[in-house]
Amino acid sequence: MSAVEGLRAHVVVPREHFTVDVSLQVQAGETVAVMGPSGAGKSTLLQALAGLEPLGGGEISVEGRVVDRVAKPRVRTEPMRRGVVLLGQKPRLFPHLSARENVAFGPRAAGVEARTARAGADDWLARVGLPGSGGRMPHELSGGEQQRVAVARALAASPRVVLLDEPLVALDPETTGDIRRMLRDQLVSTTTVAVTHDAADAVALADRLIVVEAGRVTQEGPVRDVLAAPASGFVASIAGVNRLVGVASGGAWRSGEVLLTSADPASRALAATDGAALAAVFRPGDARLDASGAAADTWGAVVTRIEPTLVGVRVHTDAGVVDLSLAAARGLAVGDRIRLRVDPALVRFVGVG
Ligand SMILES: Nc1ncnc2c1ncn2[C@@H]1O[C@H](COP(=O)(O)OP(=O)(O)OP(=O)(O)O)[C@@H](O)[C@H]1O
Repeated sequence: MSAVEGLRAHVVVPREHFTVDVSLQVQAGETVAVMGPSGAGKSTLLQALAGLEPLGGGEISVEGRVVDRVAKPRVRTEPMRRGVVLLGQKPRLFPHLSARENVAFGPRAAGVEARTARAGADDWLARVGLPGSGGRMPHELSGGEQQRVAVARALAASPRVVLLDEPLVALDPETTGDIRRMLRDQLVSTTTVAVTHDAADAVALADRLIVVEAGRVTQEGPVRDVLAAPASGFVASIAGVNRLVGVASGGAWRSGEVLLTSADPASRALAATDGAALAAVFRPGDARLDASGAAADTWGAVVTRIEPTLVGVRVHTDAGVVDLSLAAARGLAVGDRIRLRVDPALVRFVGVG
């Protein structure tokens, strides 16, 4: 059975410092997470998909129907008629409409009869944890309640595609947990593109991850695969792993005098082309202080920062981050020159674009 296409887009939008130029395909019912540094163009991408930002180039199709195209014949379906809803950081309710009228707005615009739309809105408000609140005005609701209404409004419109631009970021942790669970339940079979800053969110919510940096896709794939093989410093930072860049040398990783090996056959194969740029990836918890004096799999580093963790300390150096027990880190200070070791069984090599 071939996968049904939910959303296909090539979005080109010029910005001050770069042009956002991103292609993505999302299968019907699939959730794709989008992550990237601040200002990378994630919000611009979602705004364009929702029809709130004109395309400078490219094309957007929803379930096979073109809703936006710059080339002739030009297509520009208005936002309300795309079958796409955007749920952003702010609820942006219509201030002069009650919660019920806000939620009923989409169905009404789609031609649903007023009484049916209002009854449907009350059902949705109950589903988002606000039963009996239909008559309340936005200014009578807390921020969390307003965001629940925004979720109800988005989903009541029976969207073909849901775009999430960190809708939970401004909420208190308790409300966040509630709405996250609710969204997850509601969106299980809905085509979804979710911008998030949280790799745990991406793992929990999404099938695939697309990384956008400076307006371009720099890496994409199944979420765990991307996080396990970070192609950039940004991805390494969200995955919480070390990514040291060196070159391939005799099946190992080299940077100056430092030689790291890997027990992983795929990594060794990747390191077979001498001189190719290569990153060594390992978790901070997998490196140790070394006193053996061995040359291979050890390296010298200068401590730049020490921070407490729940179980010990995290030591930042000019050549990687290492998690140590309090006992192992006793007496360590910023500026100290230390030697680190990592077990080849715990090191993966990753190609560098
Ligand atoms: N309306 C606009 N006109 C011109 N440039 C803009 C506009 N909005 C944003 N930008 C710029 O476009 C770039 C991408 O911004 P965008 O908000 O899409 O990034 P982002 O990845 O969503 O960032 P964040 O995670 O901080 O929200 C930034 O350099 C930003 O300054």
